[in-house]
Amino acid sequence: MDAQNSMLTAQGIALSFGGIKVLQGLDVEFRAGEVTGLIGPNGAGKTSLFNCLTGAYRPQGGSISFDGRPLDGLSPAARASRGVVRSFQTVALCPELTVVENVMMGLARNYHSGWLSAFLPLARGRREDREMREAAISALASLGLADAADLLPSQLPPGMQRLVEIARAIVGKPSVLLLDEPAAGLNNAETRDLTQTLRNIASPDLVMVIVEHDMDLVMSICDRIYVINFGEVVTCGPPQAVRTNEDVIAIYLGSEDD
Ligand SMILES: Nc1ncnc2c1ncn2[C@@H]1O[C@H](COP(=O)(O)OP(=O)(O)OP(=O)(O)O)[C@@H](O)[C@H]1O
Repeated sequence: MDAQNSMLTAQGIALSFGGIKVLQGLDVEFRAGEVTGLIGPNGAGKTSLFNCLTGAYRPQGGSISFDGRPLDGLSPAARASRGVVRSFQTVALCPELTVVENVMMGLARNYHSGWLSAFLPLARGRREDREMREAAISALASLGLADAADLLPSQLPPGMQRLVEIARAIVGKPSVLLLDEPAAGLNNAETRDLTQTLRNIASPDLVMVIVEHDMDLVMSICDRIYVINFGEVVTCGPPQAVRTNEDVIAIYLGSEDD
């Protein structure tokens, strides 16, 4: 597939709960080879948009497509099969499983019998277990975490737990990676490491979208940034243009600087 054509688009997305309009005819375009930021005040609708993109929420209006093929109506699992994966705002690792086993769960869509069979004493399960483990270790190694493979998540500091989640998201080589506040709860040093890690993950074949409140991270890593407020796009552009946009300063960055 031509990477230049890889694009996740959402057009006219309208989402409401009861009478509350959360997304109001929102248009976005996320391109492969770019890191796109999605910023805006609390409650602007950023996570809701991610939920629409992954199929967790069904918007009442609009259409979402990847590479020109509509995703509307597909379940979250079917969208994951098309390579659309996400991470969550709060660390969501399985506490009973080791780090490598958590990462293996990210491979469910790549194997016929799923990650669970890898833990069953069947011949195919054993073969898949070996392959999945190798892939998971390789993903962990790419993030400098190979030594943590057999630990439990609780034995790692928050920054490394975040990286384990990212390893789980990238192990299946996604086409679209949606990261929801990856720096939440991290200290400055951990955020710096994360920023570098995300730079390393970016590739010409990958659509990467980051929802994040840490402006240093967003400004330093993103090629383009969408600013949304009250479920509408306020502006979209390169970091410098967004940083100096008067509307953005008024609604968001201005309040950050206060
Ligand atoms: N399942 C739901 N039921 C009812 N209201 C919801 C639901 N999901 C989101 N909302 C509402 O939609 C609005 C947008 O929420 P959302 O989490 O998308 O904002 P956000 O921009 O991600 O905010 P934050 O930066 O604080 O995470 C909020 O008013 C929220 O209460």
